[in-house]
Amino acid sequence: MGFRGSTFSKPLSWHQGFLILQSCPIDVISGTKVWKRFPPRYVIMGFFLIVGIIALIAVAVAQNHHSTRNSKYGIVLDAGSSHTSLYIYEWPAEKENDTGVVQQVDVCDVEGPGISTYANAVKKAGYSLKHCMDKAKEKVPLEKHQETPVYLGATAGMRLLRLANEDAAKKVLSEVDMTLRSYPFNFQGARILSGEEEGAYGWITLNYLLGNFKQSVWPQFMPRLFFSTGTIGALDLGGASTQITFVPNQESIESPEDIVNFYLYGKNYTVYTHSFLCYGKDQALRLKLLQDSLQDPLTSRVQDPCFHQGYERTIDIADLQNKSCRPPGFTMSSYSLLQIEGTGDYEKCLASIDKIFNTSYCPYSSCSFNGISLPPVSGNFGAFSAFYYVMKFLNVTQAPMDKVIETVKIFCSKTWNEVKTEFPGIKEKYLSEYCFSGTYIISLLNQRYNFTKEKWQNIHFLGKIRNSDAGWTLGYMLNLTNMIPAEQPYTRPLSHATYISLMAISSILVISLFLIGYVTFCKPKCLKKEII
Ligand SMILES: Nc1ccn([C@@H]2O[C@H](COP(=O)(O)OP(=O)(O)OP(=O)(O)O)[C@@H](O)[C@H]2O)c(=O)n1
Ligand SMILES: [Ca+2]
Repeated sequence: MGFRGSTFSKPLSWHQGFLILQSCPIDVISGTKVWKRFPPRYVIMGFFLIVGIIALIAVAVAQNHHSTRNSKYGIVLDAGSSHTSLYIYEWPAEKENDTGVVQQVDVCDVEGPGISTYANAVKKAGYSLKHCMDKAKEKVPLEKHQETPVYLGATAGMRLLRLANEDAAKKVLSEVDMTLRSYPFNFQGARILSGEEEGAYGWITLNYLLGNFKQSVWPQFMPRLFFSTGTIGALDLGGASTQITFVPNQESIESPEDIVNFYLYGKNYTVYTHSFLCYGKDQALRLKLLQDSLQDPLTSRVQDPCFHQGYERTIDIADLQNKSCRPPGFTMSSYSLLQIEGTGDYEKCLASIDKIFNTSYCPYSSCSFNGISLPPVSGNFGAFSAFYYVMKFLNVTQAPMDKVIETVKIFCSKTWNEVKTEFPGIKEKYLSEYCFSGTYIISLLNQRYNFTKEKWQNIHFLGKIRNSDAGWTLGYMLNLTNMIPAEQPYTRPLSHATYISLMAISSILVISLFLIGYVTFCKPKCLKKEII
């Protein structure tokens, strides 16, 4: 390949060579073919741009290449009244103080009922957890087993057992403890959470996953209206208890026992939380049935508007008369079996549910029920567990309150045969109770918590947030592993990858602009013969 248009008779300095390369048109001859003439300055700029783009891609690939990240794992077992679930969480070790980095990577639902039902067969309580723990051994890399913490938190089912028979509760927990200790993980204990803890940790989980704790650096430069640094309230409906947790927009919470203070990521949160034991949906149904059976203590047959027309159920009264959950004015009945006949009537069901709440007194400026203070609900709420299961089944998770009421009304009015035909795949235990559960949720949220039609629109019924289940377990683990720092950890405004890429792009731009400027403003003539 040779150059034509200028011939060299003596060696050129690099400066002359550069001037020639960039401005004098050159015929590039390759073999006999003369390529199109064009100013080489475009060749130079094109060259730099291509190099720059390749550099960018290389940086992006290098930056985002997932080396075998140094991951950490955590395991939490949620021992609820109706079931136990095992959650496995994972996070990148180098980022553990950032918010939102912990992800749920697996969940295992334990076969059978909650551990509190094993009061008379405590060995089974521990044994029931083996299958999910064996699965966890496979899921967590072998070399991480030793360092992976395992926590078991028991909720309302065990609270009720402890109230009824403290010794049995201790035995169940010690069996569970022994089983979990036998695994190669870093076992951190099995304990019964208080209702307030259950509510507070559920609130932490929601706001952690939504990134609401991150005081982003940008708001300091941007007007607040672009960035809400508020938090979302948490509504949890279990089988034996229900929790409501939120930051009220009024300063004073009137009941000190319902206040939890958090100092997270450099910000103080004064949170209201209350847990209503016996008002999870299973126990609330029991309260209602007991209440109904008191109408006529001698008769053992009741017509129940919360069950579908044609539905019948026989209940052992001894089972209902669980010492811990009893309606106001309870008296023992003279018969042992209660026969229920469904009549399927929403309005009457709502009225019968009303009776399990005592709204006759309130020693505060505003109460939910049973004399419990409740500040006016405000802002957004995440409603999960049975709130979500029931509303999802009824297909009203996004519906306005009127539509929810209308849907429950229609569903309750269906006969039991129609319902079984329409939903063949749903467990009859769950299916038979959705009319009650839907009515109960409306009663609890609208009439007890005073979520008006407008405020109802701020309730988000959700099962997961970014693939992690909504619930107390993540918040519990974050707290016990100190992954929520009190102070806001320093975070660069830009991620490392963004920073490197921006640097690369700006350097390429600067070089290109320099070249274009140089070529444009100090345009050398074509070198005359005499220079060469
Ligand atoms: N897909 C599901 C799962 C559960 N449930 C019902 O929802 C209620 C609450 O379930 P859960 O949140 O698991 O309650 P627990 O955690 O077991 O109860 P608690 O928190 O009170 O200990 C129970 O009546 C359960 O039968 C349901 O209707 N549909
Ligand atoms: Ca629960």
